Amino acid sequence: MAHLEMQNITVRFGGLKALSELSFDINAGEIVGLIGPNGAGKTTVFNVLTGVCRPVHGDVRFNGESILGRRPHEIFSMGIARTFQNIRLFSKMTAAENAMVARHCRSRKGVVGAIFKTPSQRAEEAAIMARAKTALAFMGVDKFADTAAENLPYGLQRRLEIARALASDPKVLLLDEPAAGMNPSESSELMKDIARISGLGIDVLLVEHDMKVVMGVCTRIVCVDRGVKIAEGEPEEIQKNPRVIEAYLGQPATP
Ligand SMILES: Nc1ncnc2c1ncn2[C@@H]1O[C@H](COP(=O)(O)OP(=O)(O)OP(=O)(O)O)[C@@H](O)[C@H]1O
Repeated sequence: MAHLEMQNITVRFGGLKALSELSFDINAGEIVGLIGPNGAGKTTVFNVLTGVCRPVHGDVRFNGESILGRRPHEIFSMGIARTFQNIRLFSKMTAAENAMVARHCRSRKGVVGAIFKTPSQRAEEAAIMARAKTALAFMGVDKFADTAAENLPYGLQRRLEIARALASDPKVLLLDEPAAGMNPSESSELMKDIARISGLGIDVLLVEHDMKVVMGVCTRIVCVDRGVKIAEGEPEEIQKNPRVIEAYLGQPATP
């Protein structure tokens, strides 16, 4: 059974069909790339999968269960985490605090425990801190644990965003243009990181304009154009698919 399924999803913004009957799956152990020209609907797919955007038609299933209509925080708690095209860290908070916020979604203590700091509350805080630090270490930003996010260089902020998502122990990680603004050595590190994340047993959906990253790390690629799936397959097939080339170049692949 597919881990995460988009089934015939249609999203409208007024007169515009941002997604049109779009279907694709993410199976356990996969790194799926979602590509397409600007405005193709890639971010809208993320917004549907995370409960931010409600489709007018279709279903989203996670482990066989429909998650349509669930609130974003519920979906996050179920194990679907994301990063954003434009970094969305809590800029004044430290790297560790940013990662701890994500981990709090798994907190079992209620308001009373939080106010009175019961021993079990303190123990849970320590566990949250420990998990946050492990996630920071995994992404190589643990030595900046006490640095405010806004004081980190851009490339490290991107890594911290991924660390924060990982701290929630996701089953599926949605990465929205993680290589944007990275230099070639940072993006090549990122490719290794994505493979390591997959090695943790986390399925990955990657939206990325840097084709070297997409082709280098994805096991399967879905290409959308104007909200419609135009191709799906392994990187080698996608690279030579005429419809994909046409969508990117805006002209037929053959003269
Ligand atoms: N909230 C919204 N209201 C109206 N139109 C929207 C909204 N969000 C997206 N759109 C439109 O839906 C279409 C798909 O947008 P989306 O951001 O999903 O594309 P994208 O593939 O992520 O593009 P990019 O690569 O430029 O980030 C675009 O035409 C966009 O202008």
